[in-house]
Amino acid sequence: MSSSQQSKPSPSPLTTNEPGSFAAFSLEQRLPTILDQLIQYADTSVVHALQQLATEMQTGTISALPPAIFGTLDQALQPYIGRNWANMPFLTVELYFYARILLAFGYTAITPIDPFQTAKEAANDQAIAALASQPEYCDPTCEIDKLLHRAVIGNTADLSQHIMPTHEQVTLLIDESEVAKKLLTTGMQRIDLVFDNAGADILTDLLLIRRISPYCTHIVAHVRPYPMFISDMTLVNMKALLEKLLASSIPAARQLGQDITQLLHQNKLILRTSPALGVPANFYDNAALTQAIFGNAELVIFKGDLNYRFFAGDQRWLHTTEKNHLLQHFGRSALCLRTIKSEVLVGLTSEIVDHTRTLRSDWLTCGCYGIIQVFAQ
Ligand SMILES: O=P(O)(O)OC[C@H]1O[C@](O)(CO)[C@@H](O)[C@@H]1O
Repeated sequence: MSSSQQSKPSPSPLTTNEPGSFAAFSLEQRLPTILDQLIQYADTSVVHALQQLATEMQTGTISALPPAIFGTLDQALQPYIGRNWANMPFLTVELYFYARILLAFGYTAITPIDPFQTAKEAANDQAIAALASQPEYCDPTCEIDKLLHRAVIGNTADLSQHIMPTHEQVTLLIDESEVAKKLLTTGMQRIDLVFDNAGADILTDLLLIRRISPYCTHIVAHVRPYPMFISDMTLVNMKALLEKLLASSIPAARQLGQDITQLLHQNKLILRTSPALGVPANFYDNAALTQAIFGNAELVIFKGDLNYRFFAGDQRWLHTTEKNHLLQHFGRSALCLRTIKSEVLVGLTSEIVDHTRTLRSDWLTCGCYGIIQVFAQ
């Protein structure tokens, strides 16, 4: 990493007041569409609160969240109270949006209502059924690099998307799967994996966890502390998924459920809910937060787009930023498996950026491009 990069200030955050940005598009179109879909099926008691939120998003301002229900999200929001939605950091306003949806449904720490549970369970059912036709990936000896590629394809399963590419449409812009395979099999004490979506996403992650488990002492897998971004897995969703796998009539699904359950019983796999994954934190330059969440893990696998934004900071990086700039305070290696759905991306060559941009102007948000990217200590 050049000395000039060490001294450079962090890039500005993605915000909703950048005309033509994905953040602005999300506020104007994507998030209202998600609200409309919820309003269609919500009980009358909830519809009014959702409609009020829809109006607020367009003409209103940010209001305070109740304390402690969403970790420290209410504190993170403090500086923005009274601001227009169209003048907010992107990640902060998205997390606020989903917290407000949960409040509209009556979510509290005691009544953790998940308005997205039905959608996630349907996605899990569909992905479990699909295992019957994926014997190569369900083979416990499947090549690790094959599972890494499959994991990126699994990440297209994000229900918050305005478009969802088919897996044939995904092209890898960065494929460091060989480097990743060496890293995963060096015999680490602890590897962490931050889960993302239900459906094909989580199943490809469980297949990968089973495959790498013999090479490390512990795997700590993190789920979201509360429902968000429609598809994101919580502990409740994970427990329901494991029960479905164990009860499945599909031998490969049942075997996966048994193997994961055994890893949990042996304490080789630990499931954890991390409050930091529900606030607009970034890990790359917050050593204290990273240490608090990932402890002595030698490697953290960030799955999906949102987790990339948590790792790299929801900032307008030059896409040619030397990637190991993100390791200055991270204190361990990272492996990012993602289909790209937002404008946060580092470590590309200018040739790849220029070429891909000519192929699709929306290359950063269409979900048709993926990365297997290693940030090695
Ligand atoms: O499920 P994933 O891969 O984290 O994608 C979620 C991402 O998609 C978006 O909802 C749209 O780009 C982002 O706001 C969010 O980071």
